[in-house]
Amino acid sequence: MTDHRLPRPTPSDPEVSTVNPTDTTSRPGVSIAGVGAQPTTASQSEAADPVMELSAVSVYYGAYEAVRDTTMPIQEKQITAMIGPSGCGKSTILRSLNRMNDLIPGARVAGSVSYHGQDLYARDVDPIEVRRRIGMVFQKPNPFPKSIYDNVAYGPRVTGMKVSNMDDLVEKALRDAALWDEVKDKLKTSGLALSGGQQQRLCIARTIAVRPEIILMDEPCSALDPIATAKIEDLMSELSNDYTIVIVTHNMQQAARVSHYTAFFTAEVDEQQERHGRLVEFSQTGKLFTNPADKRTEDYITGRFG
Ligand SMILES: Nc1ncnc2c1ncn2[C@@H]1O[C@H](COP(=O)(O)OP(=O)(O)OP(=O)(O)O)[C@@H](O)[C@H]1O
Repeated sequence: MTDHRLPRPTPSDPEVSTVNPTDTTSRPGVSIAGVGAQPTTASQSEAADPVMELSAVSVYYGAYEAVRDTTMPIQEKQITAMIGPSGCGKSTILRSLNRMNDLIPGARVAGSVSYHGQDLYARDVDPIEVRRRIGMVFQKPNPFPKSIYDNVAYGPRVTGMKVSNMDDLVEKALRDAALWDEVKDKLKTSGLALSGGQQQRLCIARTIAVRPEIILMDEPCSALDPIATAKIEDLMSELSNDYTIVIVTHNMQQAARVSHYTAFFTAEVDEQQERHGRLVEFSQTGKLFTNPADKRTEDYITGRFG
């Protein structure tokens, strides 16, 4: 069985002081030996276990509480969509899943985010290793100004992954991202010379290349045309055989088409007229779209607000 635990420094490591599993303060830059958690081969039926769990997660930017009290699971090898009106905190919650918020000055995560039962924000967890296990694809395709080959090889090289044959790794990542056939004869061409949809699939290949277990996608199709969008949606479904995917989307049809679970967020206004994102409802996608439990969800999916 694959060991999914994020490696911890050993007690004999001189850099290690005491380990307090309940401490949720972040300590960027603590180095841990990288042991890759490979996608397992468990069948979809075995896969209905949460690989991550958010429990009472609130995210602050300085004193401002952007999202309040979010509790939800992320099911293994399933696609979870986050939907809701602008500013309700979808991207903020997404970033809390791989500690990308650590990179925003003043951002703070309260509550608990666990990965295979381990606190992602514990002092001894290296955020760099977290982001390798839990990769991210952004709204705007952002290939490096490098060749297609080097875009994919970049992650394995900088993370010091042991790779017996880099050509094979690059080919596999490009195949898995459904891009190989389109680029196999021009691997030395700049990634920036590709179309927007191809660039986004290159970014997915770059993410896959470091063998993550979870892929976070923040509106990955919003800059793409309908044909390129359909290709990415097909790719997501294909990837969910091997990876857990969490996607933020403004497009309800997209959430309904591709996801297994959906989380609907909204923004509430408090007495001080301040807006705070709130998770309203989390359930299987079919249920949320056909038989929502909350009136606010129903109003949103039927277009009555948002
Ligand atoms: N870096 C930041 N600094 C301060 N406030 C921020 C920052 N990022 C987001 N916010 C605020 O947090 C709240 C939630 O923003 P977030 O981007 O997570 O919402 P969203 O639902 O993803 O929105 P959208 O659908 O428009 O992308 C908003 O009020 C936003 O202004």
